[in-house]
Amino acid sequence: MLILNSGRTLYYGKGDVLVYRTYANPIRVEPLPESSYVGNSNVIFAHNIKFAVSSEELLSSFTEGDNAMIVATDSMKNFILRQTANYDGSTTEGLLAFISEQFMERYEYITAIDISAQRLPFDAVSVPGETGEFSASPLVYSRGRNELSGATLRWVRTQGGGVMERHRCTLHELQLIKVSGSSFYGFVRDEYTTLPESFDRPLYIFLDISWQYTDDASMLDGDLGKYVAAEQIRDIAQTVFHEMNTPSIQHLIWHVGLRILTRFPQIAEIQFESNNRTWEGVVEPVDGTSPGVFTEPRPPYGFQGFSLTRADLKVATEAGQL
Ligand SMILES: O=c1[nH]c(=O)c2[nH]c(=O)[nH]c2[nH]1
Repeated sequence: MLILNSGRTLYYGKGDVLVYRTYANPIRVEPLPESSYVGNSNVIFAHNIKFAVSSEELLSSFTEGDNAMIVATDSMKNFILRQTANYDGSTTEGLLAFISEQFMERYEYITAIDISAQRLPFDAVSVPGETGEFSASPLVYSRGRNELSGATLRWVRTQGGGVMERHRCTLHELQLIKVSGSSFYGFVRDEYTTLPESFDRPLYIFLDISWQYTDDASMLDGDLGKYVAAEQIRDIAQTVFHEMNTPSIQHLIWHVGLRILTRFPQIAEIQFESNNRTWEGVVEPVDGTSPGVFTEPRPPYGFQGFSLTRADLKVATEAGQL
């Protein structure tokens, strides 16, 4: 939300700006112990962008109906589409920064911009070559329907021009089920408790993860080799969930956060929001791998929010938790 110096909320902009850029610069990242992901060809570099601007100069458009300073949101959409063609980088955050910088340069009275995007995933389909071996088609892509990565940036004008005031990189709605190897017991038991203790539950979680870098350059310039791909964050979360016998979602996200901070010194802080969607047992399995039948849990659902910084990694390391 963009706010003027007077404390008044004032912004306008365009949402659902769908930009399908082809042949952006490829991105490469180093593989991790938890992830075989090494990058993206960026043959399809597609985003759904939301863009909002603010300025004291826009006040009269609200209070007096004076449109003299109004850049039509239709023109904003055109600006975003055209400028995306000029972007020569390889990251979502870099694209958003580029658009914001260009817009502030073009419209000098704009003092703040909020811009966010979700990347629209397209995965190369696997096709047989002449020898019959399968490999990724460089031409045909399938629209991905899983978790979404994205970013949100806030830009403000200073005397030297537009600067990025804050950023948030995001992985949205990672949905993971662990069929065995999770428990939940030892919680408060009082006159309100009906939930039985569980020593092995089919834990289904939805995870939103966001993170901030210690320096902007690692995020904006994929060529520096320090970009953190949302796919790597996803793979770390999946691996930690696989490895750990978790006593709660609270403790699981603590460990996912510590692992991310361990792998990426360029990350300053991480935030989690998790949902508990644990399947409801209909036919309970006799033991770990015997058949069971489950159904969707009834509403309401539980959730957890938690953030970690590099100071937490230091404390956990000194405490021998890693
Ligand atoms: O991992 C969990 N944390 C909770 O706080 C909680 N509460 C609940 O009913 N089930 C769970 N599971």
